[in-house]
Amino acid sequence: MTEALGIHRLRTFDSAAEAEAAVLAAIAEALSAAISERGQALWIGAGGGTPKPVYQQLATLDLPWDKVTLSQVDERFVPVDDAASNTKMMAEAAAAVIVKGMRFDTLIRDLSDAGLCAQQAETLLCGFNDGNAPEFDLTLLGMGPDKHYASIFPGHAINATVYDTEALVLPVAPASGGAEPKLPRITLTVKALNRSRRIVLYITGQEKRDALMAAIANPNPDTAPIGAFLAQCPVPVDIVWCP
Ligand SMILES: O=C1O[C@H](COP(=O)(O)O)[C@@H](O)[C@H](O)[C@H]1O
Repeated sequence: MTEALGIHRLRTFDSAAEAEAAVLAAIAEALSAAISERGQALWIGAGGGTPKPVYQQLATLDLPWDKVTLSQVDERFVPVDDAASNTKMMAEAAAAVIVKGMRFDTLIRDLSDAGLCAQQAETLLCGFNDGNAPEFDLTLLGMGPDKHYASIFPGHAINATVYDTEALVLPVAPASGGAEPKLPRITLTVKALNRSRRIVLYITGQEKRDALMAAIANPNPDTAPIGAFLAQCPVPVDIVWCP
């Protein structure tokens, strides 16, 4: 079933296997088109648990993986072998296509200072476009039940600047009082995410669907970051959901 949500669409699947197949098909289409048109493909992916099975199934796609580069939507500011690291999850889950030649670049460039790391990650991403802001052939986005996307959390000071900043990557300070995020993080900004030719938002479970619908109905950046992102996003977002 497909529902229109303004310029965006919500596709509902009965099972995770079907939803993952839909996400994989979107990845294959975006990366193939980029390779045909520009000889290479650049995409960025979410961390967390939801997209892991998608990364694990990338090797089922018949693509020239040596022409593909994957980087990240966001990252926890931890060593890349830490259990909380999105890099660790992605590198392990996508190992079969990394072996086939896909380049995987973590946003973690320097662990001494998150601000410096964000600047270095921005330089890395601009390196894919001759030093200019990159264009992503595909962004695979996720969302938390608290309505956060990338590392842009409700109630966080970053919401006051992340929609207007010219920066492409920002450090995210941990929240106080036990709120999320508990760890310092690095996140792509709205300006960076908007520079995607195609965006897939993959979410699962009734709690996240309800949170998404509430966020779309009241897209306040401070209480419902994903709603604020969708409200301003110039790219039609393909939202894939299963129970
Ligand atoms: O912290 C994060 O959470 C979100 C959602 O993760 P999930 O485990 O609920 O799928 C993820 O999109 C983001 O990249 C990650 O850093």
